[in-house]
Parts: sequence; structure tokens; C-alpha cells
Amino acid sequence: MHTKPAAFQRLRSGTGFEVGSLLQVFASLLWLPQAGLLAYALQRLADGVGLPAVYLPASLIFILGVLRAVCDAAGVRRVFKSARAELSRLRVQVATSLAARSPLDVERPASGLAASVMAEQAEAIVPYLTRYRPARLRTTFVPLAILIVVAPLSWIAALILLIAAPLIPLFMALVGWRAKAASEAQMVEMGGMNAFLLDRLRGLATLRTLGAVEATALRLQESAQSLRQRTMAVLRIAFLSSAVLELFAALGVAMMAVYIGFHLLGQIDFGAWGTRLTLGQGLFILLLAPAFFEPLRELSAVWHDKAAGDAALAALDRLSATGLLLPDANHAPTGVAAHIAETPVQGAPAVDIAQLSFAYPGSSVVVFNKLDLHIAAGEHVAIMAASGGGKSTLLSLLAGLLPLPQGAITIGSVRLSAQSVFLLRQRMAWIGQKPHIFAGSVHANVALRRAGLGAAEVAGALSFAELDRVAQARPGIALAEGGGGLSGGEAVRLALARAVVDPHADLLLVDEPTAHLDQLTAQQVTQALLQLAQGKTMIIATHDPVLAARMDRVIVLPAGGQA
Ligand SMILES: Nc1ncnc2c1ncn2[C@@H]1O[C@H](COP(=O)(O)OP(=O)(O)OP(=O)(O)O)[C@@H](O)[C@H]1O
Repeated sequence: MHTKPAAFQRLRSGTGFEVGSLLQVFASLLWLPQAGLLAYALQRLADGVGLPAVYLPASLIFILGVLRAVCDAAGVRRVFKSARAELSRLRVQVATSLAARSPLDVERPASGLAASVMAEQAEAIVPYLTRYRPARLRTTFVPLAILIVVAPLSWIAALILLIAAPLIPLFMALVGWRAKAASEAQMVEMGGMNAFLLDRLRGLATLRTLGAVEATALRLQESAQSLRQRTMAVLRIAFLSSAVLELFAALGVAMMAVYIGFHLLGQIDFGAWGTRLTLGQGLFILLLAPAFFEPLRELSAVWHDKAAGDAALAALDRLSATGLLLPDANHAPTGVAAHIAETPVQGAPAVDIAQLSFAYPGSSVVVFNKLDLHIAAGEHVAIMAASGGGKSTLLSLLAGLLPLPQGAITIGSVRLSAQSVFLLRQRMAWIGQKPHIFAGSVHANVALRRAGLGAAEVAGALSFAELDRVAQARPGIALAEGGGGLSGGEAVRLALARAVVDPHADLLLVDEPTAHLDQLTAQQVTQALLQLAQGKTMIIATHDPVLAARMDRVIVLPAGGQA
């Protein structure tokens, strides 16, 4: 069964669309009085009444022409503006649903694919809304209006239109199925290629050192070739459908011309309800015949816009499919700044974990089974366990980056829940072993556009993290995506600087800060961390016994997470 994508059902056709599309339909319908006046004027000329008699109809034709152009332009403008607004709304919707997914969700769409669908493929929705939808509305009204006007003059003319017209949508529906499948295949290929390209570009250094650049280039070439074939398939269907429609439309108009011509010459004297058509009436029908097929031809020309639009909506839907969600995915906070300002400063929080059980959805590994832990306010603890023992998972659960587990996590006096997690996150700072560095200046990477962070605060934070002596870490220096330009230890210290400037952070969650660092750098990072953690609660996941020894307490997670 053919089901429409969910985004399609959510697609809003607000008043802008309706008014705009109706204006375009009205503009098309104005051709009827124009054609009537034109036929009348020619009839009068043929009657030999002289040129002055046609001045009035000619002026009216001109006025109607101007009105038509104005209505059409206004309609197109309104529809276009609404379509762009609708596209922005859909993008926000998809971005929100992507942001609601846990960063630990292994099924999250690849960044390249998400970027390609949201930025590039989603654009196909605009022609779908601006061209296909108004064309469909015109096809509903204009041929019907022409049929109603022509039928009382000649039943044969009406019959010709009636027979030729249904063949067109019938054929289009058949082609439409193929067109949609072809467009979907093309978009999947395009998204796949973008995802592959982005992924490999990120890992170019690895590929080069392992001598795998050739093989990657070959794979990319195959992908490009496949995309080319799929694009050609879409174009072939688009050309085929247009060609067939043009044929039907041309045949319909030709049949009408033959009938009217022979009727006016007296060769065919039936079909006009027992009378004979005048020259004016014949011309009127002849002028309307192409206008009858016009919306249908237009619909066929934009048929592949519909197919591409449907495919783009389906791709957006696949992106917004729910996966591993953040606890507050369905509790979008409003008035963020106000919330932060309202957060009472309570001093470092204690952390209580009671009967905590957790397994990743779809995984048979039980990471925690009824774990109990108490970390006192202001305490600095090291969490140690074998690799895969759940250290990072515990920190992620505390930070509300995974769905709520069974059992209770209480931070300060507030229990972690869908409602509280947003506010609780305001008082946490997360420092990971591989902090994400955005492409941009060091200043931007530390400030992260947070309110109230000027040059002085950022400089202070860099000095605290002992980055002020590193030439590559001056505030104005540009960093490459992924931290290019900084060493591993410098990147961790940059993450420290990010935490330093956060006045609300009194619970530090730190994931293996000294992993892969040399002894001296590890010592510097440890020192900076301890300094930062003064008066704050700090939980560090680590394998490093030297770092662990500097903490107030070491907690070893047993296998299976059972306390
Ligand atoms: N995103 C995920 N989806 C499913 N399972 C996961 C995910 N992340 C980790 N796991 C699994 O959960 C368990 C705990 O992993 P976790 O990363 O918390 O361990 P860790 O103690 O931090 O390990 P390491 O010291 O190697 O960093 C492991 O069995 C791991 O395979």
C-alpha cells in the first residue's frame, strides 16, 4: 500500500498558500472573458462594422491582461514566501528531533547524510509547494470551467475535451509511481555519497598513512557513477512524461481544430445542439482548447517536482525517526536564559545513586544492576573499572545524556527526571578526553556564544588552563574542525577553559582527562582540574592511578555494575 510520509501529513498549507494558489487560478480563469472578447471582436470585424467597434473589446482585453499578470505575480509571490517559511519550519522540526537524540545513540544518522538531507535535498520541497500544488489546483478548476462554457455551445467540442482529458492524469499516475521511486533512489544515493565523503574527508590523514586513498577514491568514483545513473533515470522519466502529455494535448487541440474548421465550412453540420456555430463562437472554442490542456501540461511538467518533493519529505522523516532519546526530548525548555538566571546557587551538590539499573536498548549487556553510590557534596572521586565497565555510561547517565534508567539519581536535592534534567545540566560541566573542537577561533571555542563571556573572561580561562603560553591557543587563532592545530593535551585544556567560564557549574563530570597524555601534561591537567574543582563536586572516570590517587576517594565499579 502506498502511504504518504509523515512529514507530508504535517506539511502545513497555511492561508498564504491558499490565497496565493487561488489568485493563480483566478488569473488563469481570466483567459475565458479575454477569449470571449477576442472572438467577439473578430466576429464584429468579419461582420464589416469597422475598426472603431472593436476599440472597447480591445481595451477590455488589455485591462484583463494586466489584471491577469498582476494576480498571477501576486499569487506566485505569496505561495513562494509561504513555501520558504514552511521549509524553514520543517528544517527546525528535524533539527529539533535530531538534537533530542542522545549523543550515544549509535543509530544516529551520519552527519554528512543529515547535512545533505536538511540543506540540499530538503530544497526540493519548495518547487513541490510552489509549482506542483498550484498546478494541481489549476487542473481542478480551469478545465472544468472551460468545459462548462464550451458544452452549451457544442456538445461535440465538449466531448472531444472530455475524452482527451482523462487520458492525461491516468498516464501521469502510472508514470508518477516510477518517478517517485526513481527520485527516492537518487536521494538515497546522494545522501549516502555525501555521508561517505564527509566521513572519509575527516579521516583523510588515517587513509593516507594506511595507503588507502586510492581505494577510497575508487569507491567515491563508483558512488558518483551510480548517482549519475540514478539522476539520468529521474530525468528520463521527466522527459518521457512531458513528451506523452504534449502528444495528448496536441492531439486534443488538433481534433478540435478539425471539427471547428469543417463545421464552419459546413462539412460537419451537427454537434451544436441543432444550430450552427457562428465564426465568433467557433473561434471562442478554438481559443479555449489550448487553455483547457494548459494546466494539465503544466501539471505534467512539474510532476517530477512532486516526486522529488515526496522523496525529500520521506528523507526528512527518516532523519526525524526516533532513536535513543534524551530524557527531556519531549520537554523542550522555554525561556532558557530565564531558567539559568533562576537557578539558585546552592553550593556543590551531593550525588546519590540508588538501585540504578541500565542496559543500552537493544543490547544484552547489563551495564548496571541495582547500583548504589553516594558522593558527598564537594567530594572529588575517581571512578575506576575495567575497560567497558560502564564509567563513561555512568557519567552520561548523570549528565542526562541517556534515557532515564531504572532506579534514582539525585543531584543536590533534585531527582533527575525529564522535567528536572535541563535545569540540572545547567550546574554541570562535562570534560571529555576528546572534546569536540569546532572550526573557528579559540575565543569562539571557549565562549561557545554563551551570554556574558567577553575577551577578558576567555583570556582568564585560557590562562587558568595554562593555554596562554601556547602560541596556537591565542584567542584569535583559528582552529580547524576536530581540533586541528592543537595537541591532545591542549584540546583537553581547552575543554577545561570552557568549564572555567561557566559560573553555574558546580558538578564536574570528567571522562578520562589524562588518557594518552604524557606524564608532564597529565600532571598539568590534573593540577588545573583540582584547582577548578575547589568548592565543587567532581567525578572523574579514569584508568590513571596517579590521577585517582589525587582524589578524595576511589570508587571501583564491579563487573556488571552491582554495588
Ligand atoms: N552507545 C552505545 N550503545 C550501546 N552500547 C554501548 C554504547 N556505549 C557503550 N556501550 C557498551 O556499554 C558498556 C559500557 O561502556 P562504557 O563506554 O561506559 O565503558 P567504559 O568503562 O567507559 O570503557 P572505557 O574505559 O574503555 O572507556 C560496554 O559494554 C559498551 O560496549
